Amino acid sequence: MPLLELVDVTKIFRTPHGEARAVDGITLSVEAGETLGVIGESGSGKSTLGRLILRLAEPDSGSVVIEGQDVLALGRGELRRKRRHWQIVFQEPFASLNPRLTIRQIVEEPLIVARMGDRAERRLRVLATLEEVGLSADFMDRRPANLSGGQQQRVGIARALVTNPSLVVLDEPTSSLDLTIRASILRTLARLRASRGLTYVFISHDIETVRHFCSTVAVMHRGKIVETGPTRDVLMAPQHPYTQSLISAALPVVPYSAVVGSTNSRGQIS
Ligand SMILES: Nc1ncnc2c1ncn2[C@@H]1O[C@H](COP(=O)(O)OP(=O)(O)OP(=O)(O)O)[C@@H](O)[C@H]1O
Repeated sequence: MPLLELVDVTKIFRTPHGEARAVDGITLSVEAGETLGVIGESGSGKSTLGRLILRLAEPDSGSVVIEGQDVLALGRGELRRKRRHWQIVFQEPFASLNPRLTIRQIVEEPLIVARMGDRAERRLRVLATLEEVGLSADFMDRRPANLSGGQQQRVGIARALVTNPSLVVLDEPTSSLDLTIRASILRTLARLRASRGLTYVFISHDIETVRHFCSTVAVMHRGKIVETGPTRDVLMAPQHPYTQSLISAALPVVPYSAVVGSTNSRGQIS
């Protein structure tokens, strides 16, 4: 049984200027341990798809099943409890972190919502998760504005992982960061995937990142998946003209392997 299964999912935004079929009849499945890359140009519906998977947006039709659970059948309370298993990391770390809270409060919040552990247990868990993403205990009492972009995104990752989820949607988690920071965050995400056996849906417009990070890929164009399969096959021998044009438009800047393939320390930042 796949960990995630979408069948014929559609989301239409109705605006004064007309209808946008942001996600248009998407069917896909993701196996446990797989990293599915979702690529496509801006406006192709990637973020909407990510939100629909986690029911952060309601589809107009279709079904979403995660770990055998029909997500759209869940009531409010059930959904809140289930959320701990399915998390998201957003593109803009600073915008997604409450500036008034300390890092400790931000990372602890999902534990409180999921009613996990007492105060002491939650504190230990926050500490351990921060350490896992490469942040020392010194960060606990700081606020987002005092952190670099990369550190802020590590907090975003810790917040997503603290409840020990099985599925994580990564919505362009490194797009707002510069190249070396990007590589270091990707290394952390890859390490966590291996150590925790995570399943990722990785939304990106960067083909080179997807090539190295994702086992399978789905190419989105105008709300539809036009091509999907093992990353290597799709990117080496794209069948759909849209995929072909995406690949030829992607100019190699710095080879990903030149940045990522080097050192691999524990990534501790203090
Ligand atoms: N809340 C909304 N209201 C109206 N239209 C929306 C809304 N959210 C998204 N859309 C429209 O849906 C389409 C898909 O948007 P979406 O953000 O999912 O694409 P994307 O591929 O993630 O783009 P980007 O890479 O720029 O984030 C676009 O036409 C967008 O304008």
